[in-house]
Amino acid sequence: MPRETSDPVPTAPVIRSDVPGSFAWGVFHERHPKLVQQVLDALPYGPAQRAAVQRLLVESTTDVLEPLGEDAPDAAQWLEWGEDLWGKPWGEAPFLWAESYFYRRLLDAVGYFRPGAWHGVDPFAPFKNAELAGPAVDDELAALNELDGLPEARRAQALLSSALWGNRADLSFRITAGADGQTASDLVADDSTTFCAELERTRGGRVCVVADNAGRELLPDLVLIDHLLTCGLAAQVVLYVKPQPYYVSDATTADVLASVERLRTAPTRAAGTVGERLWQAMTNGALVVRTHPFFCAPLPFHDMPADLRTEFTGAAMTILKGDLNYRRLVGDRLHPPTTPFTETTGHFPTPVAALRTLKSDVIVGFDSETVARLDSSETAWRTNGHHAVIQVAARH
Ligand SMILES: O=P(O)(O)OC[C@@]1(O)O[C@H](CO)[C@@H](O)[C@@H]1O
Repeated sequence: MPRETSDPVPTAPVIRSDVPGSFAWGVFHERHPKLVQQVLDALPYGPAQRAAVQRLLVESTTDVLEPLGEDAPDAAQWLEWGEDLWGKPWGEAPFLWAESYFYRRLLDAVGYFRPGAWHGVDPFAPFKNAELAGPAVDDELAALNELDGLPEARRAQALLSSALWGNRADLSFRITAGADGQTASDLVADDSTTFCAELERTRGGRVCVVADNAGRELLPDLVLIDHLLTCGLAAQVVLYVKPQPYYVSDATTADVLASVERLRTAPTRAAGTVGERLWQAMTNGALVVRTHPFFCAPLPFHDMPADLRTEFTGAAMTILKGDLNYRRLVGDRLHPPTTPFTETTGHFPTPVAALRTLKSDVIVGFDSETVARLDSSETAWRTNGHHAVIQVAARH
């Protein structure tokens, strides 16, 4: 893939999943088998689908990469994406590439793209629906009443924080998250002041939000979007979602509609008002929901196609939610943690803000004292979801 910009060629090693005991290895050998079983327990897939899913599990942990069948609508695109990888063991592909392909093959195995009864049925819908309908969401929506009357800046901080920590509510992450139940919330890099200053400086511009997970992450994202529109920080918000189910929880248009409806029909006034405003914003174009095939591509955002780059260009800021988007933004590499965030994001066509709980090995933008403190904690701080960052690369 030709390099789009003249930024320095990254030298940090690309993360792969062939190191036994590594986080990436554990995702394939521990997380995916549990995830697959939950998917098969949650929907009455038939024998052929179940057999295909089990074959995928075996192939992805012991065998080589096989391309999609020619009948797949995106077969040619994946052939191109994998031109140097087909026939190699899954572990020798970049972790980002391999896991993205795992989710594409899971959709293939359950018939998501094939004409027939299961066409378009989201295999993760039972998990998403249960989370959205759950009592935790009732409590979170009710809490919105407490924000009424807060000064704009204080309200913005509260909504930014809820959007940030909403990223912990990630169903694939929770499959192997520790049973310790502790919900430590350690913000280890905090550019929130810069975030708010940048939005103020560009007040009235277009803000892009690259969504991550549905449910308890998308709801606070939508409330934050309503805030940006209502107080005029953004004249328009473009919310990018996935074109198909992905990484268990990732939000699709259907999930946006379900979340807006969950807000609109909430029994509490503040949530209902936000839901109604979001509905109106979608109908009058202040809030635009979009997608693009590249949001399910196995590549870093550095390699985004020109048409998507053009879409982003001119936005005042792009807010990228979650761990996977972070990995794609900075590059899924073992960067030295003190690598400046701005050094890894210069390729992006707009100023960026990353709101991410740490759930994988990629880290940039930390000071050495923070790294030393976290390392001395002798915990899996890079992947346990207890720590988060708000990192901003401002002017372009
Ligand atoms: O993007 P999200 O939802 O915040 O996290 C995605 C994730 O759960 O999947 C990958 C491993 O399976 C990791 O990047 C991360 O843990």
